[in-house]
Amino acid sequence: MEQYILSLDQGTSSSRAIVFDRKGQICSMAQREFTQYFPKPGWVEHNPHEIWSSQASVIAEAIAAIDINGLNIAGIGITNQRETTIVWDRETEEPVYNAIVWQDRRTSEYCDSLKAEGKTEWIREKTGLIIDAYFSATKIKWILDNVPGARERAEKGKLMFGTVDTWLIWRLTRGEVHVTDPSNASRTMLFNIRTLQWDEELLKLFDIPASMMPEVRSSSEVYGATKTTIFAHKVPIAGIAGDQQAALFGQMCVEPGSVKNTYGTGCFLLMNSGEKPIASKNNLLTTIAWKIGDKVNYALEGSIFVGGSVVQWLRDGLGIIRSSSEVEALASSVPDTGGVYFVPALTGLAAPHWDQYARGAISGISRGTTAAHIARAALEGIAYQTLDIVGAMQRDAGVSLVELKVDGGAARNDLLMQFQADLLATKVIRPRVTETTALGAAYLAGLAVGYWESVGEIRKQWQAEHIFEPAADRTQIAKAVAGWEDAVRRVLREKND
Ligand SMILES: Nc1ncnc2c1ncn2[C@@H]1O[C@H](COP(=O)(O)OP(=O)(O)O)[C@@H](O)[C@H]1O
Ligand SMILES: O=P(O)(O)OC[C@H](O)CO
Repeated sequence: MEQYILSLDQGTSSSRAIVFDRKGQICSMAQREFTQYFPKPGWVEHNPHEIWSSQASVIAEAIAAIDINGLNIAGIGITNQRETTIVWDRETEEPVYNAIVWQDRRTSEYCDSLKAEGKTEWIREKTGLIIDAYFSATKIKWILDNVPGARERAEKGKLMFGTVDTWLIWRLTRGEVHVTDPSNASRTMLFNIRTLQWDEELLKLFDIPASMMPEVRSSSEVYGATKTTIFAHKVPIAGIAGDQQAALFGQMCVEPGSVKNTYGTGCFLLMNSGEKPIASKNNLLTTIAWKIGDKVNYALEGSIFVGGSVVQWLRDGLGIIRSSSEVEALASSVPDTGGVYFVPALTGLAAPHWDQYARGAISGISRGTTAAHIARAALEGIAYQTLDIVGAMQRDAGVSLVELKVDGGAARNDLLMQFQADLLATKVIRPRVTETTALGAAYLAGLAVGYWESVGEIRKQWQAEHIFEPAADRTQIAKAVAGWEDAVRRVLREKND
């Protein structure tokens, strides 16, 4: 009987299920968007039941599409939007509040107070993270402090916490398995990336009972078997990784120094830093890439909050395109931006500035400016932000970028990819399989159940689809970059106040 690996990719805007074969090729795929809730400015929530039901329905669709069942699935890999926080009742399985999404800024002021108390270096040393509302810890605290009765129930051991991986596995196993992996744990601001345990001092600081926390297992092992009715047979759940780390694995960036950038809703550039964490001096995050067996692999990460979502804003906010894919033709209809810069700080600026209160700006507008110039400046803004991250990473790691592997929805945009190569003066390489996030989780699961023997075996599967070579004049690029730096300076609130 033919065997496959099923990968579940639970992203910020959609849930995907992809069936891979032994060659790492996509055999079937189903995707479903779900509702985004914005109850107040800066707040972003998802309904945990909808996360589960959208995921469950795409699983059923993907396996039905190629007429297979649970017996054909050797293992399931899970990858997910990271940091997003769910708290639920141990007995009833009912979430006590909506999922608070990574983009949610409601705890910004509390984060300011932690910085004012001088906690920045202490937290960075333990977790590799910079104090920001982005991470799970302040979101869990907010739920316990604001949902009536939640803190009392948590203290009695009645509530559980999970990032989205943990929630999906809890649902898939019908409440039997409460686990996560170090790549997800390292995004909570509660996990000590050196001792590889939940940190008691951090749990105390954020007032979070240890009984809520999932067990942290490796990224590639059998955690349990499915008990849902989606599969008539039990299927082992065998791999977990946060989506950006899964993409690093799916791109086969397994050697120290290898780098990928994922252009999705946000952009996340990760460099494999091997078995030792590199402490960033340039405001990048130190994070865990994965743990396989007892070996932990670390990464340096530059997180950009607004990437492809600036294109969604051109569509939904400005109405100058009807679909994201139209942006390329519009931007290509002009030879350059005509001096326009678009700093897409729509939800603050993350690395390397970490300014929670910065907001977006379009500058350099003249009488001749058209929608096409703005569209082109929006795409270029994504690439300039990536340039800033690469600069910080090169200074941290003391090495120059040799090539950049890319993936994610906006990496389909050739104009953006060519501009990225021109800006970085380095090759930008797009792989044949661009669903690298799902592929990474499939690989982690497949390695655990012996579907693939070794990393060496799967490495051979990676193939380039297109290589963008840098071609632009360096003097012109230097001038353009100086203009970008000036535009960024104008939106930084902390420096302007
Ligand atoms: N041709 C394109 N050019 C630029 N951006 C695009 C293009 N196609 C899709 N996008 C953007 O890519 C994002 C979706 O990418 P995806 O990797 O599916 O994201 P996520 O995993 O965050 O849900 C959207 O923000 C969309 O606007
Ligand atoms: O859902 P994505 O692909 O936008 O990824 C979100 C990141 O994991 C947030 O840290």
